[in-house]
Amino acid sequence: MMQDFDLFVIGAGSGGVRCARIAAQNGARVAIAERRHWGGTCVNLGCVPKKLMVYAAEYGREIADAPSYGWDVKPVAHDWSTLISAKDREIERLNRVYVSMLEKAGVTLFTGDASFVDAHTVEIGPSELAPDASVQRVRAKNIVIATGSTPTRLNIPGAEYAIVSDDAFHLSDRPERVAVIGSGYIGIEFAGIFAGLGSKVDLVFRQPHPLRGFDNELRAHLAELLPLNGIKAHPGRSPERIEKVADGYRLHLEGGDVIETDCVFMATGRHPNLAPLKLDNAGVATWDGRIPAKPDDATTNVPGIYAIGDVTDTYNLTPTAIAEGHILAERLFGEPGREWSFATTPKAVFFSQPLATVGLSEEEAVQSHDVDIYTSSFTPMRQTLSGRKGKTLMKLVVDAQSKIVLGAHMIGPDAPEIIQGLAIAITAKLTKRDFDRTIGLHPTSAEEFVTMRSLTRHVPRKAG
Ligand SMILES: Cc1cc2nc3c(=O)[nH]c(=O)nc-3n(C[C@H](O)[C@H](O)[C@H](O)COP(=O)(O)OP(=O)(O)OC[C@H]3O[C@@H](n4cnc5c(N)ncnc54)[C@H](O)[C@@H]3O)c2cc1C
Ligand SMILES: NC(=O)c1ccc[n+]([C@@H]2O[C@H](COP(=O)([O-])OP(=O)(O)OC[C@H]3O[C@@H](n4cnc5c(N)ncnc54)[C@H](O)[C@@H]3O)[C@@H](O)[C@H]2O)c1
Repeated sequence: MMQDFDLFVIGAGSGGVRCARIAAQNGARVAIAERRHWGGTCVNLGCVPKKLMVYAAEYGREIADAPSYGWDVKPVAHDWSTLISAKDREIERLNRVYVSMLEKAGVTLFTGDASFVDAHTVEIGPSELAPDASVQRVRAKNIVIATGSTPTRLNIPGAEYAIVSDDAFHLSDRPERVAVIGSGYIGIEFAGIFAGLGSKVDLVFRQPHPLRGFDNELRAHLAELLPLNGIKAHPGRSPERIEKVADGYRLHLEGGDVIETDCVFMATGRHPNLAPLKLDNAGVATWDGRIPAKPDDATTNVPGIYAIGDVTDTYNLTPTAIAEGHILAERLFGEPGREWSFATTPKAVFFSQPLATVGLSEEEAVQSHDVDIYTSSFTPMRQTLSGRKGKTLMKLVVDAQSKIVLGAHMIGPDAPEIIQGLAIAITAKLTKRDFDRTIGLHPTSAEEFVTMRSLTRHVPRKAG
């Protein structure tokens, strides 16, 4: 007899695990299938191992600066394999935590590749995590597609020589020279990691400034920090082909320049995992390579089938995937308990210096508001004795009429930690007056956000 569930979740990543757990805790009979790694991208090939590697890079800078504070530091070297094996042990521990969390919640676990037989039947077959698994079929009243996304490789000659972020976590040695293509989140974060650990890094991107979509002033400031971190930027350039040569690779750029390197790293976006799902068998519609479902609704065109997280290609962040899973599980099996503010989702890029942002950029805000801009740029106190270069930039975007703070942006040490706090203020629609009447915490960088009193500029709403 085929097993029958109230909810079947395909994909045990950030969104799927939360959805399964909350549904089970609300009394539903829940199963989940995972084909590759319990905990999904964030835990195995994303946020967590990335952040551990960012820490590794930051230690190098701290050791370099320590003598200015009196430390007698002997010459030090970084051992890549120690870092990778320590990171792998931590990821294995987290894998087990995810499995036990699901089991404790009473969720039935299937290891394998799941696909649709029809709108209420799923088949689970062998996968890389369970190559010898026999094929099983289960039925479910509700099915959630939480299959995440996968790195996109550019279709250029020699693309097969490039690595993507999945590979970067398991390189046997740290390449001495790395050429990163793309200056989105992953390009910037890994350029910082490799440069911080001692590699010579080239960063190739099509725009004049990195991190398209972020506040332009922040992007310009980040562009200034790249060379200070030992990263050679190639703005306004596109890759043409990759050539293998005796001592590495040549990355040919359109227009003629060539970068000699040991490793070409494509950080050129991600696309939803749809291929093996056999969505046609269930009649689930896709659009532009994704399943179009709203974050606070998750419905697809087929009743009883839902999509959450990266597979919808909306926010593509872990906390939003978790929120989407939680909202859906509560809606289907519990009491919809709380409101969620997707519009004020904070974002961070863990470069050194890290940058973080919440709410509207100046360019977004002037589409609908007259805005007042407050900025502050300064050398953080930690860098005074060391003389390390690279200023912190903080920025508030304020609605000139209501004085509501529409956006807060920062690049500098601890920016993600600081902006997470400010995200509450922005979500609560607090005004510049509320910021001004808040007493600072001294001496911190964060206090600048409540002491920016002089208007930097007024920008009228964009006509049309
Ligand atoms: C290098 C990197 C760094 C990142 N850093 C951050 C960060 O610092 N902060 C942040 O918020 N976000 C970060 N992200 C993004 C974050 O990891 C994703 O947004 C998040 O993991 C999405 O969760 P999800 O549940 O939608 O999908 P995933 O976590 O990708 O989970 C989907 C799961 O489904 C499984 N699966 C797919 N198809 C099937 C199938 N047919 N059958 C069974 N299982 C299947 C996959 O194996 C996977 O485990 C990063 C991503 C990357 C790549
Ligand atoms: N700190 C974080 O929260 C974090 C970290 C890493 C990843 N992520 C998530 O993962 C997603 C994927 O990250 P990503 O950096 O791969 O994607 P991205 O969309 O942020 O950046 C992709 C980059 O590739 C470039 N690119 C795309 N097509 C190209 C082409 N044909 N030629 C040259 N360049 C090209 C883009 O211009 C851009 O610079 C992010 O959007 C984000 O949602 C989040």
